[in-house]
Amino acid sequence: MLCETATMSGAPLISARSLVKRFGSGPEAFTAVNGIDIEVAPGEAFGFLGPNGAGKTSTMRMIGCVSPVSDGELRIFGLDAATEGRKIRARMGVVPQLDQLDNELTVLENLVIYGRYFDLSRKAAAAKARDLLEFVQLTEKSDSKVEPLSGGQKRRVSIARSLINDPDLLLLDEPTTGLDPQARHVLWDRLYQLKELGATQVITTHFMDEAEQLCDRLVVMDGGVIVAEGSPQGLIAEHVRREVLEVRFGYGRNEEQLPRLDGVGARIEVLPDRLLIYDDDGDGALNELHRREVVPESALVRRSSLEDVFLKLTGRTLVE
Ligand SMILES: Nc1ncnc2c1ncn2[C@@H]1O[C@H](COP(=O)(O)OP(=O)(O)OP(=O)(O)O)[C@@H](O)[C@H]1O
Repeated sequence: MLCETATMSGAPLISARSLVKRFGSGPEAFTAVNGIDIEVAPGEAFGFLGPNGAGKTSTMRMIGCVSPVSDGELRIFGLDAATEGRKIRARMGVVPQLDQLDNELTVLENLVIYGRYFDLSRKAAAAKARDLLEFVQLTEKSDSKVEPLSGGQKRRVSIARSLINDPDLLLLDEPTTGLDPQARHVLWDRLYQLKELGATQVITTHFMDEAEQLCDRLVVMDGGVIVAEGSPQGLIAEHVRREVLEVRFGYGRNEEQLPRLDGVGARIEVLPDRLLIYDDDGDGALNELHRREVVPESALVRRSSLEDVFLKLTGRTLVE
C-alpha cells in the first residue's frame, strides 16, 4: 500500500481551534486567517475552497508546519504544531502550489534525493521511487530530465515525490491550477486512487468542480473565516435548490427583467451577465418563462454547484 493512514482510536488527524495567522505587527498587521476551527479524520479527503486571498494557503502552510501559528491551537497526529513541527513534517507529504522540482535532475533522481531527506538508503529510495512513478503513470519518463515535462507531468512527479516517506497525511495546495482539462482529470484519477488506498488528503482549491470531485468534506473560506462547512452535496442541499435556470438577456440588461419574473423559481440571483433562477424543478421554471412569453437570449438548466453555494453565502462568484 502506498499510504497507510494512522489510526488513532478515532482521534482527528488534524484539529484546529481558533486558529489565527497574522502577518506583520502593530497597525500594519494583516490577519489572513481569523479564528478558524477544523477537524480532519483519518482517511478523509478534506478541502479548503475559496477565492484568491481567502486564507487557504496561509492555513495550509500552518498545517504543513512551515509557517508559525499566530494564535489558537493546531494539533496534527495529536502533536502540537507549535513545538513538534519536525516530527509532524516527517509524517506528511506536501504538494506545493508551485512545483519545487530540480529541473536539472532526472525524474527518478528528484524522487531519490527527496527520499534521502527522510533517511531512506539510496537503494530503498530508488525502489520506492520506481513504485511511485508507476503509480503516477510516469515510468517511461524516469530517466528524462524534469525540464521538458508538461505541467501535468511535473505535477504528477510532485505527487510521487510527496509520497516517498509513506506519509500519513498528504497536503495538496491548488493541485490542478494551470493544468489543461485532460491533465486535471489524470491527476484527479490518481488522487482518487490514493484516497481508495486510505490516504488522508487536505486539498486547497478555488475550483468548485475539483472540490466536488475530490473532497468528502470541505470548508468554504472567505476573508480569512469559514463561511460554510459540510459535504459538497450537503452544502448544496442546505444552501441552494437542486437546479438552476441560467438566463441571459444581454450584458447589464438582466436586472430590469426582474418584475416580469416575479414568482418564477424559488430564488433569483442577479449577475451582470445573467440571472440565476434557483428551483428544485429548473425545467418547470423555464416552462413558466415560456408561459409568460419572456424570451431570453439564452436559457440553460443545470444542477446547482458549490459555486452557487458560494454566491449565496457571499454575494460574489468564486472566480471574479
Ligand atoms: N507573507 C505575507 N505577508 C503579508 N500578507 C500575506 C502574506 N501571505 C499571504 N498574505 C495575505 O493573506 C491573504 C490570504 O492569502 P492566502 O495566500 O492564504 O490566500 P489563498 O486563499 O490561498 O489565495 P490564493 O488562491 O490566491 O492562493 C491575502 O490577502 C494575502 O495577500
